[in-house]
Amino acid sequence: MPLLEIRNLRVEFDTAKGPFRALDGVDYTVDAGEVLAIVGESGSGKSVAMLATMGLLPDTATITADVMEFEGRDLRKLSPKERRQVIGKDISMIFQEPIASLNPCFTVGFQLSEALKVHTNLSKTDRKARVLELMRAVGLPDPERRLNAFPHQMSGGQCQRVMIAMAIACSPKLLIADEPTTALDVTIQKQILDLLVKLQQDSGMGLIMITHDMGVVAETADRVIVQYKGRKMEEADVLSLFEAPKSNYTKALLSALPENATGDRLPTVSDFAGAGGF
Ligand SMILES: Nc1ncnc2c1ncn2[C@@H]1O[C@H](COP(=O)(O)OP(=O)(O)OP(=O)(O)O)[C@@H](O)[C@H]1O
Repeated sequence: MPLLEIRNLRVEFDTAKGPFRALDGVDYTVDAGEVLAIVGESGSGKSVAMLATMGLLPDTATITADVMEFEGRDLRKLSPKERRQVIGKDISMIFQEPIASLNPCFTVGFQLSEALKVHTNLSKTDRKARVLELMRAVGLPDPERRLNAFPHQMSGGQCQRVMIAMAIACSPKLLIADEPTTALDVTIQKQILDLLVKLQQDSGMGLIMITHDMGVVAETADRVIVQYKGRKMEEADVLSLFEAPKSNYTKALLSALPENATGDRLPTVSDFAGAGGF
């Protein structure tokens, strides 16, 4: 049984201009211990798919699916109490903007401790010990001192490490990382990706990496879903995808990588599209 199984997911938003179909019948599965990358340009529906899975879309979204299961349990039939157990504990998510995701008014130590308070019965002393353990696990130097730091006193990369610590605080079975390195300096991006992959390998959790960057896919993924305008263009293991891409859209994404440039101008994805798109 896959850890997460979603079949024929459709999401439609009610907008002022009428209904807008953001996702059109896409399947997602991920196993424990597996890294699935969902890749595609902005607007392809990557975030919407995972927010629908987490139950985090606004009321204007109509979500339908044939299957929507986590460990064989229908995510749509969970009671509010069961939902709190699964979402935020068994499945957790990190987002693109680490600084915006943290509360500026509280120290990082307090925020990490609160995350533990919601989902565990640990005493205050044990929570502090676990917070320090988590800060070490995500490579934050001098954790004792940093407990009392506010988010604005830390760099973007350090804030993302705090967010990762918060996301793994309750040992999730599945971590969804939505463009976790996009807002960071290039030099820090690789460190954060390496950290996520190390944590995933050490814990055996499933990891879904949402990205628009084929470089991130190559660094992290076992299996890849390529999305375009709310539809799945291709699904393949990472080696097959890079060595023998099947869809024209995947070929376009790969050709737009700087290392694959052949002419004096870097091609763009639209250079490969037909008159009606892909
Ligand atoms: N609340 C909403 N109401 C209406 N349309 C929405 C809403 N949220 C997302 N959309 C639309 O759904 C489409 C898919 O958005 P989504 O955020 O999933 O794209 P993405 O592939 O994750 O890209 P990005 O990397 O830019 O977030 C976009 O066209 C977006 O404008």
